[in-house]
Amino acid sequence: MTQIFVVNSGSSSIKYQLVDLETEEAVLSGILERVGEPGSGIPDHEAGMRRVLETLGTGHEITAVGHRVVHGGSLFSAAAIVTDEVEAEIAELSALAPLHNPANLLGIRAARHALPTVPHVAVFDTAFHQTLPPAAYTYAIDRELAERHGVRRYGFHGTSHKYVSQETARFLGRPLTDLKTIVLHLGNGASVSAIDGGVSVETSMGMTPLEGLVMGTRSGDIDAAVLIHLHRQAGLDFDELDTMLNRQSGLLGLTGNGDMRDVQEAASRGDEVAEGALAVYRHRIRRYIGAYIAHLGGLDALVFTAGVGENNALLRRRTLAGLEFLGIAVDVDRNELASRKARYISPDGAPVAVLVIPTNEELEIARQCVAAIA
Ligand SMILES: Nc1ncnc2c1ncn2[C@@H]1O[C@H](COP(=O)(O)OP(=O)(O)O)[C@@H](O)[C@H]1O
Ligand SMILES: CC(=O)OP(=O)(O)O
Ligand SMILES: [Mg+2]
Repeated sequence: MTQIFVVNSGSSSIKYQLVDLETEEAVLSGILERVGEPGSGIPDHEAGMRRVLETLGTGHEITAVGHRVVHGGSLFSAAAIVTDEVEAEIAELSALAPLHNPANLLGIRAARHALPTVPHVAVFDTAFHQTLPPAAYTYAIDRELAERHGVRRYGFHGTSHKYVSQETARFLGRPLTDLKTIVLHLGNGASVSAIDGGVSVETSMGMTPLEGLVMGTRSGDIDAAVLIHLHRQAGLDFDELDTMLNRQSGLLGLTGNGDMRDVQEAASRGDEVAEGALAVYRHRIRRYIGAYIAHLGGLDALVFTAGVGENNALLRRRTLAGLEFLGIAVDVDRNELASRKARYISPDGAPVAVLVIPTNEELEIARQCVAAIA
């Protein structure tokens, strides 16, 4: 029996799942929220991890622990067994992902301390995108300065993009190596990737998970000179700009609410501010679809996944409206069908298979974890 304990330590939460790889089902799962907040009873990640392991109990045989790590820089193109050296490298990459890596690292340290006899594996969001060609990952700034400071595009949500592109091939019954696919991972964080024959060739997030699509609280693409302007004209310092772009922008900045369900509901009631925000959200996605079809030189499958992508049928339909000339069409009834399973939303015989495929980052982490320790 192979059971992998999967841990996703966020800045304020710890999500966990015990995945049985024979059935590919979660034996148990849970989430600890408000870690580190006063009054929550969970002062830090060490304490949080102790709580998680108490919940897990001693009745389970754990083969290994898989940890989600957001930033692996250029060092990691695959999952890695955690050693003190790997921990040090993750710590070094914290400068590139200050919101994510420190929390990931705290989770790893606490779990290694509590479960010292099993292997721990770091599974990186960036790994799947290490195949991006230089033309896609290079920012057009001073080359030496960029190299010295690790400034390039890395891409994120790779675990999800990889899993969903594999599931796409399985669902279509076609070899992954034959498929040109665009995956729209629309969650709280959101990114899109172009996958050619199973290989990530372009993705919308950059050096950090800020670039690209409009997200719950992140702006996505913005003219970098806006920051300079706001620094000079509005007196915002860099910490304030960081907070604004990462935590107070996106749907939250545009409407006062960062949760897609609420924004969609308001728009459906006729709220023009909410509808305007959704128009920006859809417009940005369409820009990437067009660009990525050009990069791929064609398209076999367009796939929606994650919280918004899996659940918001109206947004899917309106985002793709008018793209029939590209072979992209939505069947209204199929699109409306609420289901937890992979499914077509395009009509039979359409040139592009438009699909909804639920992501499962925990299962993919468990699989990569097993591959790493094999
Ligand atoms: N039924 C739904 N309809 C519309 N949006 C939904 C629905 N369920 C979840 N969402 C949206 O999905 C987003 C969260 O996606 P999720 O993939 O869970 O994000 P994360 O993993 O980044 O926390 C939120 O904006 C939420 O409103
Ligand atoms: C990398 C990233 O944006 O992750 P999340 O969507 O979990 O915030
Ligand atoms: Mg997510």
